[in-house]
Amino acid sequence: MRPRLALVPGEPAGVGPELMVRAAQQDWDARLVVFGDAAVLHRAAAALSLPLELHRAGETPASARSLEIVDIPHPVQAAFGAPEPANAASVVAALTGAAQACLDGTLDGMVTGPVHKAAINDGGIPYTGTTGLLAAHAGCEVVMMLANPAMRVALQTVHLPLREVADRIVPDALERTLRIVYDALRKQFGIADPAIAVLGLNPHAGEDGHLGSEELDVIIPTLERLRLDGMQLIGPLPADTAFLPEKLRGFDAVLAMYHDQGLPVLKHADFAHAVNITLGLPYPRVAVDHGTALDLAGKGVADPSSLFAAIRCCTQLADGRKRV
Ligand SMILES: NC(=O)C1=CN([C@@H]2O[C@H](COP(=O)(O)OP(=O)(O)OC[C@H]3O[C@@H](n4cnc5c(N)ncnc54)[C@H](O)[C@@H]3O)[C@@H](O)[C@H]2O)C=CC1
Ligand SMILES: NCC(=O)COP(=O)(O)O
Repeated sequence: MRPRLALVPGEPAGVGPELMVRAAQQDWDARLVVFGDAAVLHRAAAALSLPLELHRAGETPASARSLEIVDIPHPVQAAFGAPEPANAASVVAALTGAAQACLDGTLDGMVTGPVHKAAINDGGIPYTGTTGLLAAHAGCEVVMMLANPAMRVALQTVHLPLREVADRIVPDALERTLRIVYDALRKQFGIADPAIAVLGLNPHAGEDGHLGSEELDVIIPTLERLRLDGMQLIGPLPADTAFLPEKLRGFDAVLAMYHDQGLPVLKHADFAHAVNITLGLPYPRVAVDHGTALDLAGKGVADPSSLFAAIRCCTQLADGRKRV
């Protein structure tokens, strides 16, 4: 049986809704159930001059291409490119509704479009990203990992002011992250003995303590301890050369210490086909790698490749989980 996946458009004023409409134009190896506002999807379809048929969960579809929808209306119809903080609660409700369906077992995984963090915060809801929202909702610890055909990059810290990053590089947190990444690579990605490269925090991985102490105080002792458990950990590596193609070929994943240490490299290598995977949740969640692209919304030019890659990746992860 095909896995059943939630499809959550995210910010209604961004490119999320039109990318969902593009997904509705083709067949997938999964049954897709949209958690979002039907009116917003119809408006996006009209802007792109594409057909869109929606039917409520449990109703008979009008055609084979009809998408199932759990309608979660937004209180305000936002103009393309102009997020409305008044829609913050409904944007979050769509995400948690889909997440609950995954926890209940009604659905097998979720694929999410981009969310505008500032609009959610301006709407009065503390939010640093969907990864954290889903972790709190499920009551577990998670790791963000982006992947494309060139590499996998997991993050030790994510949406944090740079000023606060060094204080968060502590042994317990690093150990928990590495264990989550290691387990996911083995169980979800089928890599028997994954090799994980761990980047230093400081230039030249701290230059033996002359350019920062986190490598000597935290990273090296943590890696030494985890190696005793059989984990194949390489590093701490200087970040400026860790991504050289000949080195990268030896790693199943790279752990970057902060968001902009790892993600620019991955997005430069292949922005279109990258996806954002949440490791550690009890169900698969895969998101697009890009943001709301407010400059493109409603113009019909946004590239759906990342969403399509996310649907394919989530389908595979959900399939694998069903087989276990
Ligand atoms: N998965 C998610 O929920 C993500 C959300 N964001 C949020 O999105 C908002 C905007 O973030 P930005 O830094 O401006 O990043 P962005 O990814 O929205 O835009 C960066 C550049 O990439 C282009 N771009 C993005 N997606 C594209 C697509 N599908 N096809 C063609 N071009 C595309 C945009 O036009 C822009 O020039 C922020 O609120 C940010 O937090 C950012 C990244 C991921
Ligand atoms: N840089 C990744 C990003 O902004 C998306 O994060 P999340 O909303 O999936 O946690």
